Amino acid sequence: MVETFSSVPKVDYSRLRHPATKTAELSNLRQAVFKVGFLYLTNTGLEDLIRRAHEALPDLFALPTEVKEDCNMINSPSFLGYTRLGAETTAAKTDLREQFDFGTPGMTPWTSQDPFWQSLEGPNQYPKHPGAQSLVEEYIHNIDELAQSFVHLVAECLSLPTDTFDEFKGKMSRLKFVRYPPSAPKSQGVGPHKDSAGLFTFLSQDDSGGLQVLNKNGEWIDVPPVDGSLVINIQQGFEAITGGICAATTHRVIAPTSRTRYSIPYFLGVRLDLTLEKLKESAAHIVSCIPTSGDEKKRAVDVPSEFLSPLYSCFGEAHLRNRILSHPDVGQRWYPELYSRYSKQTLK
Ligand SMILES: O=C(O)CCC(=O)C(=O)O
Ligand SMILES: [Fe+2]
Repeated sequence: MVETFSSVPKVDYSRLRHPATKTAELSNLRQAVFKVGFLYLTNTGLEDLIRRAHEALPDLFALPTEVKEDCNMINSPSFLGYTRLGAETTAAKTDLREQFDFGTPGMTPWTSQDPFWQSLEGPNQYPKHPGAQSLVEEYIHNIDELAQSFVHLVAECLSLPTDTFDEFKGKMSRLKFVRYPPSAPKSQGVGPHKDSAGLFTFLSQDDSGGLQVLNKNGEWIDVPPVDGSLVINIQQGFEAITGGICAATTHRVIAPTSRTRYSIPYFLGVRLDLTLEKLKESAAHIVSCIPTSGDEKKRAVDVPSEFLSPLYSCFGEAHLRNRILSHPDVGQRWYPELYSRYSKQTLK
């Protein structure tokens, strides 16, 4: 039987920051990134902000339909804005959730001199609701600081120089406010997927449950709510950069049956202009520097990932493909030719 996991480990951020406990906690972090690809980060100092954000979500989603539709993602070639229930697809099935997507503020708009995939980075559409924009900006600012510090700690736990991954960071990260309404038993909240937009995801879930991760024996493991924690997982960008040694783990959400689930994922962006060729070079270097067993290095050779597919010129194109297929209405409106090409391709 393959070595696998049956629960998601906890890593204490305050212990990672304290000289007396740092070494022991880095070793915990290392196990989590090697063996699971998922962890709870506790004691982040963001508990109050996370609580305030969750308190704001019911009112935002209760806005009149026309107010939400005013900022529909269909207006945005950057896939930013509101997605109504039933408009999103994962693993070829409809997801039972509605959501607002936001990006790091201050992106310069796309011009015809830019590569086509650069239009993924663009301006936000905020719902007309007092406080929505300032909450999003405050949340992104603070969680991004934590995310940058976390990436440094991950480098340290892999015995790499602290700034190893800095050159891979993207300009725009993404924040989502998500609502899963009560649905029939065993409905798909979001179908099985690996996160594709970047390096790591920092998810704050409420206390409803429903999130599950797939272990290496093909069993779905619950990720039950842990008050005040963030659930962090490896995305396909980081998997590719580490040559697959730190693998992205498949996960899903089973829709709630008798209450509403709210969640707030933050997807730390990866630079879009990274080509497969350049990536192979840098990944080979990183892999050679990570002191780990031969087995882990062997596993690294052959990881199926849209970021590693020769079908796409760079991370930006791989990410654009993912957005187009997840939001087919937006994809068809802004990228009709790419939509018809990508929807015919299967990833090997
Ligand atoms: O809502 C959640 O708890 C998880 C969402 C998720 O996996 C995603 O949007 O990528
Ligand atoms: Fe996800």
